[in-house]
Amino acid sequence: MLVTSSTEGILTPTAVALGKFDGVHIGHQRVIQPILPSAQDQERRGNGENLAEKSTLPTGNLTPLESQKKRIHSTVVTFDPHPHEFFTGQPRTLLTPLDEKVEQLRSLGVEQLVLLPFDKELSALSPQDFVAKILVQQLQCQQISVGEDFCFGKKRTGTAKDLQTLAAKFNIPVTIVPIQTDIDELSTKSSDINTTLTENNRISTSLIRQSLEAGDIEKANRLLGRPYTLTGVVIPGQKLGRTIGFPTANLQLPKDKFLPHQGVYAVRVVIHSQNPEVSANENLGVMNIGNRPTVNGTHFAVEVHLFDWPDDLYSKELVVQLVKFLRPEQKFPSLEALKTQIQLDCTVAREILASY
Ligand SMILES: Cc1cc2nc3c(=O)[nH]c(=O)nc-3n(C[C@H](O)[C@H](O)[C@H](O)COP(=O)(O)O)c2cc1C
Ligand SMILES: Nc1ncnc2c1ncn2[C@@H]1O[C@H](COP(=O)(O)OP(=O)(O)O)[C@@H](O)[C@H]1O
Repeated sequence: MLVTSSTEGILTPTAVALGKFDGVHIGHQRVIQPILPSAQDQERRGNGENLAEKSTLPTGNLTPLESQKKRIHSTVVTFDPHPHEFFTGQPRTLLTPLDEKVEQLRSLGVEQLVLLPFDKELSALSPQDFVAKILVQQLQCQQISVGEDFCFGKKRTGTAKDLQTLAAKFNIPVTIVPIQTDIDELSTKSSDINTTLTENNRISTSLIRQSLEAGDIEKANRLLGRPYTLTGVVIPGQKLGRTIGFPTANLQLPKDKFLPHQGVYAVRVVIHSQNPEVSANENLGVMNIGNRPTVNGTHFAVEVHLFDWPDDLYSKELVVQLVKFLRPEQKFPSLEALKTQIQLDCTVAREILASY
């Protein structure tokens, strides 16, 4: 997937999904879906167009270069830094830091990610100029998809409907995807129609952050449409874990990664092999996020103990999928007491993981 922060050198023409997409959750996935090559083809077939003339796939009569030129490239357009960070000056943690976002978008079938540098100039563009200069001139946009609550242009004055009106002047169709709600949440609450579209059940990045902060991993995972993951390289720790029979792989995470509630989790772990011939394998384990007060830990650590893993893990990349929050971190009176508790954590985690 092409990732660029410049509108020069991008593949055009484009079908664009616009938004911040932190988390790439199931609501985001619905917004992205209409611009994917498969959906574009379906749309054209529905309109009775001859796909050989304007296909997203290379066609027989054209040279590869010509067909590359003709294709409409599925493109996610987002802002970097996050507009919130630009306006407040406060660095913001993310559900999906850049590498993870790229991986998620790639797996959905998106061809390129354009990171518009969110600066004074961009934030001062009127909705009209944003459409004319960025979408039409630079991206040669042929189709747009946004969520119902999308706002754009100076002081966020442009709405999704405004985008539809402005883009229509250039014959660009805009799909406005309705706000998705968490069905499971709704089914457990009142059926009163007025309660259906509250902040509590609207699928959003903030709702996922709140769920992770509260230790409600099942809900966060449901809203994401996949498990929340922590991806990092294994770095050395204090080398105490092995002395109590629970060696732990200490993870170095991107510094802008959003962390869930401190404490102990049941996890699934994918270990990436450096050898491309060997496929990644999945392991089960327990994870602790915290300051390790029992051993007078001096810094915050994210560490994973894998069941049945005998080898060294230093320098390997682990993708840790959160399955369930087990308990908060505690200060134990001795290493022996901590060891007994970790044994219990492992038993509980094994049972939980076997049933998921
Ligand atoms: C499942 C699990 C639960 C843990 N729970 C706690 C805890 O409640 N309190 C605490 O101080 N440390 C806890 N720890 C962290 C241990 O103190 C830590 O793994 C140990 O000191 C080894 O650290 P090292 O890898 O830096 O050598 C936990 C670790 C694991 C793997
Ligand atoms: N089952 C296991 N789970 C996690 N790490 C393991 C396991 N078995 C061996 N290791 C290795 O041992 C190291 C952890 O041992 P530990 O004594 O906790 O040292 P450190 O403080 O450096 O993390 C890991 O980084 C990894 O290389």
